Amino acid sequence: MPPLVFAGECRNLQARLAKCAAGEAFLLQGGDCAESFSQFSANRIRDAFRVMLQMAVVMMFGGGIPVVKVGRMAGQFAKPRSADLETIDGVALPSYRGDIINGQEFTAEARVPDPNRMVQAYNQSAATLNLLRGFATGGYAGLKRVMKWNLDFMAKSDEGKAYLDVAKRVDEAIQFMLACGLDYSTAHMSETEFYVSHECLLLDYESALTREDSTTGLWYDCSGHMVWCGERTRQLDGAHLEFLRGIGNPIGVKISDKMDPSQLVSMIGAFNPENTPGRLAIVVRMGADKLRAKLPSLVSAVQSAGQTVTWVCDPMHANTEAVGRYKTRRYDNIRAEVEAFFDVHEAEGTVPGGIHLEMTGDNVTECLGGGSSIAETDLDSRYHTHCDPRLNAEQALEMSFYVASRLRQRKERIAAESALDLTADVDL
Ligand SMILES: O=C[C@H](O)[C@H](O)COP(=O)(O)O
Ligand SMILES: C=C(OP(=O)(O)O)C(=O)O
Ligand SMILES: [Mn+2]
Repeated sequence: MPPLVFAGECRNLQARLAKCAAGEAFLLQGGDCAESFSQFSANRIRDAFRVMLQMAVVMMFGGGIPVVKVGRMAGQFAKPRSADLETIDGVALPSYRGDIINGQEFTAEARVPDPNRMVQAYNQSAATLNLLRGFATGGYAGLKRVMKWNLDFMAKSDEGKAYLDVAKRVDEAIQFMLACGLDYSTAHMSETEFYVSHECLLLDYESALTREDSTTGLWYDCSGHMVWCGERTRQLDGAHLEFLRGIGNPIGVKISDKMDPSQLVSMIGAFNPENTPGRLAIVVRMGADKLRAKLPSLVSAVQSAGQTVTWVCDPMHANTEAVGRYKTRRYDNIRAEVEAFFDVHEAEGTVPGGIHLEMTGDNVTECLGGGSSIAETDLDSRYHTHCDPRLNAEQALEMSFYVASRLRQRKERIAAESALDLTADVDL
């Protein structure tokens, strides 16, 4: 099968991620926990894309820096599980491992791994990426349409209204720039860059799509622009690290509070021996309290070792809890982890480079709280995820307003510090 992405695109993303590492851009990575065959539709892809555009506008306008958009899309099918078996009413079956491996239905037949699923996942990824490319470059994502991206069901919500306020201001700024002679036909105004990523878990699939790039002679995993190593498969002597260190794509590694500073430094050295900026994102997922306790020593060890990484916050995976038969997450805990992430980087003088969210453009009821106050009794109504609970469009947009406020604070603090430096010069 042909590759899904081209190596040059992976290098462009790596350059963008290097900007995120330096604090000159910010990564927004988001999408389903698990893409599925049954929920595959053009409208769902459009709505996920659209809410990411909205979030990016909020963060760019509020935070004043470019936002690099990377979907957990077009390949996010394989799931690592905590337990090999799932037991319901005394019946134990092999766990669901994502649509690329077996089926979610609780039957013995569905849970048998089927390699043909890899072909279906490839085809769905190709179709998804094709549509995303169309949206990104065909006019849909042009900034003139900023007012039109609000999702219908959001029109009456607080977040939807807050978005429209921002969008109006962006629109006014564009009208002003057009009056000044800005050329709307440039790619900056009429197109956007959108990349795709997924967890590099199923090595049979990933290696089948790994090809030698004829222009550089390097190997690229052409199943997506960026791939990451999960918390459960990041052993220094493991197959996943061995595979990932051989490919040229930008990569991520998830780390929980189990990671210690010297192990992190060795791992970064193994993944990125040349210390190339943008090559490696460290995706931190430990929960607000543990993050406040553990991240400072991790960040300072990496600093002392002179290693450049893009620090990314995944506020989802350490905040999962069970409510009845549902896995859920509380918006307040998610937000608290993002807050802790920004606070620690501020205290350490390091760069918060991005955020990694499980989210959807749909109006689901999977995570609790947020402005729309999803309650435990609401979980039953629209709980559609195949694996972990996602922020719905409104909760995701709400999070982007919080991130924007922190990016703005950071920018203002840096500007104030350099103004002080200037004053010091004048005094001299
Ligand atoms: O998304 C990721 C993992 O598959 C998930 O968090 C693990 O969930 P589990 O503990 O239900 O296996
Ligand atoms: C499994 C995931 O994350 P982690 O490896 O951090 O648990 C995930 O991102 O869906
Ligand atoms: Mn997940």
